[in-house]
Order: sequence, then structure tokens, then C-alpha cells
Amino acid sequence: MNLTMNLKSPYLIIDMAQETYTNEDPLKLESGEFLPGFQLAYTTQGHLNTSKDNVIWVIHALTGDANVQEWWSGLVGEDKFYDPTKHFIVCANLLGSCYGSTQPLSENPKTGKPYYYDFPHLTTKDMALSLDLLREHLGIMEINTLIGGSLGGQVALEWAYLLKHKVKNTVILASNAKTSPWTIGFNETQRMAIESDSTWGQSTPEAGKKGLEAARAIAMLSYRHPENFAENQADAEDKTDQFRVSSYLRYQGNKLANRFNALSYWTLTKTMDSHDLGRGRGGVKKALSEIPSRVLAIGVDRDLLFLREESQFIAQNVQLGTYREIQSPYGHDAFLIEYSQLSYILSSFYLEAND
Ligand SMILES: CC(=O)SCCNC(=O)CCNC(=O)[C@H](O)C(C)(C)COP(=O)(O)OP(=O)(O)OC[C@H]1O[C@@H](n2cnc3c(N)ncnc32)[C@H](O)[C@@H]1OP(=O)(O)O
Ligand SMILES: N[C@@H](CCO)C(=O)O
Repeated sequence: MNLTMNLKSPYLIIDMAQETYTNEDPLKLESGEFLPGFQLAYTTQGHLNTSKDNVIWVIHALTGDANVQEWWSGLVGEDKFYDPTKHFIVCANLLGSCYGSTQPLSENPKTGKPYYYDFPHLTTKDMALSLDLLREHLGIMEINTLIGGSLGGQVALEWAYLLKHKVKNTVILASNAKTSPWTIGFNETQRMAIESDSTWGQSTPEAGKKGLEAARAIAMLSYRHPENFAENQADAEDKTDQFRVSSYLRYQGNKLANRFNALSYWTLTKTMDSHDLGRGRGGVKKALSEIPSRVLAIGVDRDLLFLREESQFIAQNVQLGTYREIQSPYGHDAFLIEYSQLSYILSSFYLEAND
């Protein structure tokens, strides 16, 4: 019985076909373990042009999926900045995520049962390798723009290192080259919340669901900023309990727990923690200096999770780096929301290169 409980993504556009790439060969992971074959769910929009130089590859963040036109609707879509009538837009669901790709609830071919807690540790390098195999499968030789935010930015940076001259423009949003203890700390508190759920450890798809609600509530505090909460969640002076922000965080927790699963969340936050472009490459500065593509690193002035200094560090240490900044009270999530600033920054980046 195939228990692969791929949750139906809330972003799925009914008329956009989501396809599945299956690789039967074992994937050697950075840990030395092997993943005995894997699948990646992905979407493509638009067409490869005759000069094959219009590929835009988007990598989603922690709870994203392959339906980029839904969760990044202000940036991707007809008449948007990345327009399928001009570009060939590809987006795959990351390995370990629960929106169609191989993940802890997928069937382990060796046992015929779901992996559950036996799912191997994945690094951003492993994820980049899996995407590169999909690229080859699609017959894409060159990527015009590789773009990703947060976890998606970490994987994009690893992949830009691997691709070298096969990618022209790399756009990294609200992300880093090596994860800081601060960011790891946020993820650890979230995993502690999941561990405190008495169902965690059970071999069921719902294991840790209540803990995941609390984990998301903690995460939301790192994805936003006090100004955003002051603006949207303030209460009248006479309030002494049942504050709006309490119901907001509980709502967001419940909303995520109903569209995601705790095992994927655990896996992906561990991937974020272990991100270090410099591992085995002589350190992060040296590794950044070996990326030949143009790199646009976009920070958010009030990002409390991936500090803007981490984006500045990327731009300062790659060969062809540019730093730009989004000003937003949304903090980290601004890369998902501030579309006019993003479009302006991206337009200038391509104009500077006459691209
Ligand atoms: C690049 C990437 O891969 S990103 C991955 C793709 N997908 C995702 O990341 C999913 C994440 N997406 C998001 O985080 C969001 O969609 C964002 C950041 C774009 C916008 O956040 P939203 O949650 O839509 O907005 P916001 O934070 O203001 O919350 C609004 C929701 O909270 C509810 N809400 C607001 N205040 C309260 C409150 N006090 N009590 C209860 N509910 C409340 C609203 O009714 C609304 O509900 P809805 O989601 O059912 O419409
Ligand atoms: N809030 C977004 C971005 C996190 O980095 C998500 O849930 O995926």
C-alpha cells in the first residue's frame, strides 16, 4: 500500500500540470548515505526559445512547492516580471518536501514501507545535485536566471557553485552562504516544539502535528518584525487577555500543520542548519569567490532570521556581486510580499548587464 501522503498543495493551479521526474539510480548524499532513487515534482511554464537562453529556475523556500505562479504570483505569471510568454520557467519541489517529491512519508523501496524517521539527512548540496539531474533530464544546458529565497536561496547558491558557467544570473533573496548559530537556534526551538508532541516518534503521517503548530508560531516570529505585528495585530487598550496576536499565531500554526507534515519540516530545517557553501572547499569566502555567474544578493532591512549583512557578505565575496535591499516592515517574509520593490531591483540588475 503506497502511503506516500503527498499533501495537496494549497497553491496548486488546477490548469497547471505538475510533472514528476523519477531517478531510479541511488543518489550518494554528502553524509555518505545513499537515497535509493528519488522523485521530484516540478512544473514548467512557457517554452525554451530557439537560442535556449530564457530559462528561469525558481527554488522555493521552506514550506513552498513547485507551483511558483501561486505563491509568487506578483513576480511570476503572464505580464509579470518572469512571464511564461517570454521565459521558460521551471520550479521543482525540493527533495524532502511533502508536495510531490521524495520525503519521509515516501515509500522506502528497501522496506516497502514509508521512511518515517529513517529518512536520510539532506544537505543543500544534495538538493542542488538532485535539481541538476532534473536539469539534465529536461535537456537544459544553460540557466539564464537561478532565483531562490531563504532555504531556496541556500540551495541556489550551492547549485550556482556546481553549475559554474552554466548559469548566467544567480539571484539570492533573504538567505546566506553559511547558516548562523542564530538561525540554527530558531530551527532548534521549532524541533523542540515538535519533539514535545507525544505523537512524535510514532510511525504515522500525522506524527508531531500539534508540535508543528507551535513550531510554525515560533517561526512566524522570525519571519516577520515587531512593526508588522504592531501594524496588524495591535489590540485596544482595555484588552487584558485573548490578544489578537495570540489568535494570529495559533491560526498560522494550524494553517501550516494542515498543509505540511512534521517529518518534512524536521528534515528541511536540518538541511537549512547544515548549509555551508565553504564545507570541504576551503571556507565560505573561497567558495563564494569561485562562483563565476553574476550574483544579485537581496537583503531585507528588517529581516530578523537571515540578517541583511549575510546577503551583503555574499555580494562582497563573489566575483560579480551586487547587493540590493528591500525596505519592509514584513522582515524576512518581505521577499514573498514586496513585489514592486523586487521588480524594480530585478529590472535594474538585468539592465546593468544589458540582459
Ligand atoms: C519563496 C518560497 O518558496 S516561499 C514558499 C511559498 N509558500 C510559502 O512560503 C507559504 C508562505 N506564504 C506566506 O507566508 C504568506 O502567504 C505570505 C507571507 C505571502 C503572506 O502571509 P499571509 O499569511 O497570507 O498574510 P498574513 O500573515 O497577514 O496572514 C493573513 C491570514 O491570517 C489571518 N489573520 C490575520 N490576523 C489574524 C488574527 N488576529 N487571528 C486569526 N487570524 C488572523 C487572516 O484572516 C488571513 O487568513 P488567510 O490566510 O486564511 O487569508
Ligand atoms: N514563510 C516562508 C519563508 C520561510 O523562509 C515559508 O513558510 O516558506
